[in-house]
Formats: sequence, C-alpha cells, structure tokens
Amino acid sequence: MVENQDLYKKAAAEKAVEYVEDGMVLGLGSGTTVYWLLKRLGALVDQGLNIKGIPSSLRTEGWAKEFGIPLTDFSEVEQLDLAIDGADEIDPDFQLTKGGGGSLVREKLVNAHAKQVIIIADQSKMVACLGSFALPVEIVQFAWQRTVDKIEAFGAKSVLRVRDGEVFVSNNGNYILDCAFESIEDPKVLHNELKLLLGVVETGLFIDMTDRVILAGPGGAQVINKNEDDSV
Ligand SMILES: O=C(CO)[C@H](O)[C@H](O)COP(=O)(O)O
Repeated sequence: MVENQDLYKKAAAEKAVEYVEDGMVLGLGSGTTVYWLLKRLGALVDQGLNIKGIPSSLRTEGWAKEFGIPLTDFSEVEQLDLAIDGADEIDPDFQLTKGGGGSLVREKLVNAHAKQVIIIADQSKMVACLGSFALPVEIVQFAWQRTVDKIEAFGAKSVLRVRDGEVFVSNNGNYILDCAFESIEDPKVLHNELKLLLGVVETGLFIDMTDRVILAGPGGAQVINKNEDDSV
C-alpha cells in the first residue's frame, strides 16, 4: 500500500507539471508529494524550462536546490503565477487541512499570493468531512498552556507536537498543537473562531484557496476543478 501510495503521489505531481508554463514564478509547496513535483521540475529545468520558485518550507528549499530549480523570494515577486502544494485532507468543497509537516504559515502565505493553486495528493486524502487528521494549529510559545485551554474549549483534544524527543519549533519560532476534533463540520467557521484566539498564529485550515485538485489512485491521475465544467 505504501509503495502504491508513493506511485500515486508521483502520478499526481507529474500531472500537475502539465500546468506549468515557461516563464512562470511558482509557489513550491511542501511534503512528500511535492518532492516528486520538484524532481520533475528539476529535470525540465535541465532541459531548458525557465521558471523560478518560492519554497514554502526549508525541506522544499533543500530539494529545490538539489534539483537545480532557481529560487526567488517575496522581495522580488508580488504575485506567483501558480502554487502547487500537497494536503493532509481535502473535503468536497476543496477546503483543506494542512500542516502535517509543520510549515503551514509559509505554505498559506505562498498559496495566498498565487493566482492559482493546485493541490496534488493520492486519493486517500479526499474525505467527506475534515477531522480524521488532527488539525495543526501554530501558536506562540509564551503562555502556550493557556492557548491550549482556549482551543480545547472548542471540543478539541490537543497534543503539543514533539519531534525527535524535543518540542517541535516551527520556522517562525512557534509551537504546533495537533488538535483532534470529532469532525470539522464547518471548516470556515472553525478557522475564523480559532484565529480570534490570543496566542493563535494560524490554523492548518486552508479555506477557499484551492482552484484545482489532482488526485491519483489505481486509475491514474484525475484533475478536479473548482469549476466542475473545466474538469479533465
Ligand atoms: O501540509 C503539508 C506540510 O505541512 C503537506 O502538504 C501535507 O502534509 C502533505 O504531505 P505529503 O505529500 O507528504 O502527504
């Protein structure tokens, strides 16, 4: 299954490359699905494709450099032509849970400044309702215990993220809480409520940001557009 999942991730990523045009400035998302995107883009750059990318995490930056993708940043770029990113969960309205890798603030900033956002994933990420994947919420370190109290008042059971035995610190110097809700019936309302809490920097709910989803499974990669009439 894991082997197949990897093949599906690769298939979704390679399909997304069809939307990349010469001269574009791209938002480079994060995660293992995006790894395949970067690998393919790197090969195309080698063959002469002229693109630049803004990476949404340090890991993506490292892979992009390894594959020879030219990078830029927001001091040079006002708007990205296209962002391509992964997701932890995708609902039928294209609302997403992201942040499994811990770079949700950069990912959201990159996607928010793109004309178009494509999400690439294996088919297991598509769900009827968000919530099986614990929602990552980035919070400031100071008084984090009190922010936990406020978040848990919304019905979540939260765990402070730990990596390699140490409390995980995001690339913005913050903590991440993984918040298990029974289900997230209204992602937009939950996001807005959590954002109002003092101590919350950002949530992993990506609301109304996605134009197109490319999902891959045993039948290959399927493109689903926000406007269904455009689906391929
Ligand atoms: O949001 C993310 C990282 O913060 C990733 O896009 C998400 O975790 C999906 O990762 P993968 O492609 O490895 O399944």
